[in-house]
Amino acid sequence: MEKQPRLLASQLLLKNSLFEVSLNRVLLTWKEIATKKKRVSGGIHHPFKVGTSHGVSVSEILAVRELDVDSETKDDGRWQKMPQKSTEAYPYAFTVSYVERAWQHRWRCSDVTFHCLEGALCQQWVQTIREQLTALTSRPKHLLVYINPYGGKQQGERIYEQKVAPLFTLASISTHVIVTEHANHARDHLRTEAELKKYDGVVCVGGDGMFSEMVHGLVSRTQRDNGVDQNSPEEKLVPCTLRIGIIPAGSTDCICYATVGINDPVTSALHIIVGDAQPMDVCSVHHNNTFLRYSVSLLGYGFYGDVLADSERKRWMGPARYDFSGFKTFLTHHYYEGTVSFLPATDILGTPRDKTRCRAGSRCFICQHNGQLYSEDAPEICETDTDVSDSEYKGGWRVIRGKFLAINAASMSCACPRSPKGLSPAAHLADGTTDLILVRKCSRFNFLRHLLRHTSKYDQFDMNFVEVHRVRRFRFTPRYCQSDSELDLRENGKRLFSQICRDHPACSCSPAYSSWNCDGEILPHAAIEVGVHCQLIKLFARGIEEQPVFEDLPNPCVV
Ligand SMILES: Nc1ncnc2c1ncn2[C@@H]1O[C@H](COP(=O)(O)OP(=O)(O)OP(=O)(O)O)[C@@H](O)[C@H]1O
Repeated sequence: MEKQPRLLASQLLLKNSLFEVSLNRVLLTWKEIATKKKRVSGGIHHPFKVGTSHGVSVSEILAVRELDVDSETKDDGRWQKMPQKSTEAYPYAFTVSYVERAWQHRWRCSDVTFHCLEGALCQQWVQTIREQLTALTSRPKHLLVYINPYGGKQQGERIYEQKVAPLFTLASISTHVIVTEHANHARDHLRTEAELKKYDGVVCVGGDGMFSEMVHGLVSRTQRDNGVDQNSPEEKLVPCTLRIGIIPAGSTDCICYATVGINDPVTSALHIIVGDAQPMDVCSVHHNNTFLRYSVSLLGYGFYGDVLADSERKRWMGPARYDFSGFKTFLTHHYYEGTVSFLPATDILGTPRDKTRCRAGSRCFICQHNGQLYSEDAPEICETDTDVSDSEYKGGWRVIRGKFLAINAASMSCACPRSPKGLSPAAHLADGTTDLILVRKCSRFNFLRHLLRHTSKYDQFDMNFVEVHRVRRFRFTPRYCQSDSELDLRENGKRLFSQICRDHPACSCSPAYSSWNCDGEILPHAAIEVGVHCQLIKLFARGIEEQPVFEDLPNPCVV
């Protein structure tokens, strides 16, 4: 790494020991040069620590402030008794707040206080560090915050006020806070009224449903402002410039897990403050040239659609409804006939079966490489032929007809506490593709084996009735056309008593249609067309920080 010129270096007192403190554009370091008593801080480890040398990256410094030593209190309101010796000999002090990594991807705000002999030196340190922080242009200064007071355990407002707002104040971020009054309040406000030019980002306090509102509001607004017609499935959408932050306060926080690695409000707030940026793909879902919804995680027809549709009717059961409906749907074992057509992503790095994981996504080599290809509009030609009788190629599109228990499209791994690997463990957040998983009709026992593999180390795709393809677009057409009246009935939430079983008139078999589960929302339309829009949005996140395994890549990924 290029050696950075020093901006400042002084001998300062820290907890009764003398330290050589040094600052350059990248790092603030402090190294003990004389101690009366050795102290080792336990528990949380420091970001960089070589012997008695400590360091913090300037990009992870949250704030710096002068300390009023005499008043024995810090300006963030927390009391701190100053050691007698320090205040006498070193009467001036400043505190640096920075990010410290804790357990399981958690981040915490830590403070270190240095004491100086002279007031001028103390001010010089504060001013120089502040100048470095001001130079970090990716940090937000003004945020628009939406709080869902009814998400999860209805703690959204408390979580924001107690855990997040003090950190934003510490980092001098100004906020405009809106507590939502009804469903889709945030989406509609973002789409129409919000004065977006005033802000550097938007933040939601809630679960995946709130995040989906932010995506719909922001993407729709961006297309409208740029004159793009969302109803055209072929239209290339304009990426959103504002980043979205998620403060997790819902019952499902899957997007937060996938992009930060943990659903912890303080960690998410710190990622926002340091100005992280994680690009993310968004799928657009259309029916008959009409835009239906955007999806960022899972689109599931058959099993996952049926589980959601059934669980919605059992909301009174609370979270237990998912287990109940899952078990019931498994027992009913319905399959659905139809045709899946898809455009394989042929020219990219990575496959759904490799060992590579999307880690620290904004710097993920696969996301970077494939994102670059997408922006260059690489041609999608697939010349190969196939001898499988129910599968064929048409103009680069592959067409598969069959009876399916489940058709799932995972745009990210969809890992969550219940399924730590996720539906597609090797899916990437920002590579411009989605993993299309087709589970054909099989015995209940085999389907159970497949489902159980999501929770074990075994490969859930290594079964002859399961196939997985990394695709850029796909369509599904059920075997029988859905009439407008059926759609109306489903859209209006009424039960379809007369299931249409045209090839089994006795009606003791599978219904003709399932619903699509679109990121936890039901789409009543069976026939849909889906396109992936590469890196359409950006989050205040950096992906999961872990050393990835790069067995299948030609070059190691720099993370
Ligand atoms: N003030 C409000 N009143 C009622 N519903 C709201 C309000 N604000 C937002 N919503 C809706 O509540 C739904 C659930 O919110 P959220 O995702 O924050 O919590 P959640 O507990 O994780 O929900 P779920 O588990 O149902 O996804 C969202 O779809 C959102 O549209």
